[in-house]
Amino acid sequence: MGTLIVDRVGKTYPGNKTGEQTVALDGVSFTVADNEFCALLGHSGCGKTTLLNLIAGFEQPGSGSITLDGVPVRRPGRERAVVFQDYALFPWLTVEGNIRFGLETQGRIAAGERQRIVDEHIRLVGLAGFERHLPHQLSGGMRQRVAIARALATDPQVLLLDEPFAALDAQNRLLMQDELARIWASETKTMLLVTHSIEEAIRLADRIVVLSRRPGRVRENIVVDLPRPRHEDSAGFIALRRHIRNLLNDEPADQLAVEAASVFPLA
Ligand SMILES: Nc1ncnc2c1ncn2[C@@H]1O[C@H](COP(=O)(O)OP(=O)(O)OP(=O)(O)O)[C@@H](O)[C@H]1O
Repeated sequence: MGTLIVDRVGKTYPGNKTGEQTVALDGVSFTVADNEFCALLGHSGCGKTTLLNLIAGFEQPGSGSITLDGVPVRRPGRERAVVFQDYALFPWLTVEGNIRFGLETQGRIAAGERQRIVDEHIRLVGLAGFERHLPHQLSGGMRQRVAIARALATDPQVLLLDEPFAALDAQNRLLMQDELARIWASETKTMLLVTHSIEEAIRLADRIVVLSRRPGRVRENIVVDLPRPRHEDSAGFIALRRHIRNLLNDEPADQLAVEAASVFPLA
């Protein structure tokens, strides 16, 4: 099981000595069904990572609640695994060692079974033959495969992915999106992907939650019923991309101007 309910979640960060508070999220509600692939989409700074951190249990919401199968999320837990943009691999551990690490922290799996799980996940992400490689001997896409395998090896109910392919070049990004689609189909996990790529969201997700600019609010909760695999030149893909672009561009520009002015203040 892995039904995630985000209910009227708000998050405000306190200001520093001179600055104002930052209202990152305001009244965000949506549900991700068991085994559903949901993408969280929005402009930079709209609160996507904040929301993912709350769901991961790294931080607490200021208001509202988050539950997984009815149980409130209050802290990190093994039923929710996170894949970060920068891979977060241990540089001194091999591919095998990195994947095994998460399992070792669980402590209750016999050594033989642990090795079987590691081998299975190395195969799942297409890294057979690279077991003894260290992270610096791998490409960015391969490192992200290790991070995905490490997260899945602990058999979480929900996989949370924070812009996992942002550091990859366009071609590798497409390749890894196909890989993730394949893995999701074979593993049937609930997945929540943070992205600012409209195309990535449409290619992968059953549901796209589009957030407004800060403070992040749900602009639209879109069910994507296009057949898979999804091709960018299909009429349905093009129409949905146009719709989401309009949604994102339709937002008041004054907020953008305020943000720009804070970064590039006028003399
Ligand atoms: N720990 C923090 N303390 C103070 N402000 C924060 C903190 N974390 C995030 N923020 C602010 O909250 C807002 C939302 O940030 P967040 O990183 O969630 O956005 P995002 O949509 O993930 O952006 P990006 O796509 O650029 O990664 C931003 O204005 C950010 O500066």
